[in-house]
Amino acid sequence: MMKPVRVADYAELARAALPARVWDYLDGGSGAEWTLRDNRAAFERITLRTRVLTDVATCDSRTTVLGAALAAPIGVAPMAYHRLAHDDGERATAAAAGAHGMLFVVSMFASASYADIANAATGPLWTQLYWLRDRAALLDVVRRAEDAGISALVLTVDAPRIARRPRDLRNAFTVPADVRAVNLDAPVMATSHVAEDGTSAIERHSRERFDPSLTWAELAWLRERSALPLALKGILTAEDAELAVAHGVDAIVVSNHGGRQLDGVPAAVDALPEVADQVAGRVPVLVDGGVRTGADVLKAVALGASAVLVGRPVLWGLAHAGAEGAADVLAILREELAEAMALTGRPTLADIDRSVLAVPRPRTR
Ligand SMILES: Cc1cc2nc3c(=O)[nH]c(=O)nc-3n(C[C@H](O)[C@H](O)[C@H](O)COP(=O)(O)O)c2cc1C
Ligand SMILES: CC(C)CC(=O)C(=O)O
Repeated sequence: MMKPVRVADYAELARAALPARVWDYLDGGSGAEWTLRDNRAAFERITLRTRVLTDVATCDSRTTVLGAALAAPIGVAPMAYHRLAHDDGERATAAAAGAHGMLFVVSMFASASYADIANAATGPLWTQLYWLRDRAALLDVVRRAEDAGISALVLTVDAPRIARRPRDLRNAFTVPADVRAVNLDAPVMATSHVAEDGTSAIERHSRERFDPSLTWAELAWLRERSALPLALKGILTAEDAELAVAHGVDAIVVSNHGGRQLDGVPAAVDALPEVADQVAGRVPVLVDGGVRTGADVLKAVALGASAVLVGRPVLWGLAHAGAEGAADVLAILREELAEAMALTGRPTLADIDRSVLAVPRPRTR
């Protein structure tokens, strides 16, 4: 292939670079992958209204989210095991995000230590958490993150268990022995590496270790033990957004886990207005799922997002060319966002409101 010029070009490069079962784990979703497809289709249904002659000589995409100063409202979504994509793993991702003034949300299942990631980083780092049955192990991860200077916690709430993902079931997917979630103790992680026909080790492991009995009231337990800002990731309804704000959460990430949890929930960008309208600016609202172009970022901002997170494309870039590939993916998004701002006549993020959105085309599928 010629030099990649679109984020989507990196998908094919990554597929060619990775073993099929690893590609399937990164690329795949749950069930019939309807939600996975709709994350993209929903962005493609939204058309834009351009304004002209507004002086777009300088377009400014800078913003601040939970104290993190960003060159663009873009971050890397938390994803497990970046070393599945490239040996340099999360250290490469941190360097790439930092090079573009973007946020990196480190997964609880990162395959590099918080300290090593922080050493490679030049930009803001947050970390994602799952609520473990073993509270001591959960707290241990929080302390390691705090010690490394991580500046916010993102608790994922759409995964009381990891959903059935047909590709991983067919492949009996296990995490390779040399790729480890090093911020979690080995005994906590053991079963992620154990093969068993017709099962996914990740799904099995999550059933053993994640606590599905978590409720709103228990968030206080974490708040009492860490002073870091707390975001909830995986909110899709106004009701839960209101509960989140009522429980003092500092930010919300509208997400369907990249179509990897309940198949049949709406596209993330379709759920965004409901959440953003309910929150009404009380806390920042982020969104992830299907962001592949700068225009997608602009659409999300118009619908009320303070920032977007980008998942799979960063791993595509890593798989193809390590830190350089990941950085190029982010560079393309940043350049395309600047272009979309100029060509819609919106030179600042504050200018990007719903007036930039045309009435969505009727569905043709
Ligand atoms: C390979 C992979 C691993 C992921 N691991 C995590 C994780 O550890 N924690 C989490 O909260 N979300 C995880 N996610 C979900 C992402 O944070 C994000 O919601 C999703 O990938 C965004 O959609 P996109 O890939 O279409 O950009 C993972 C997603 C992928 C593709
Ligand atoms: C290790 C897994 C729990 C990571 C995850 O959230 C995912 O694969 O979607």
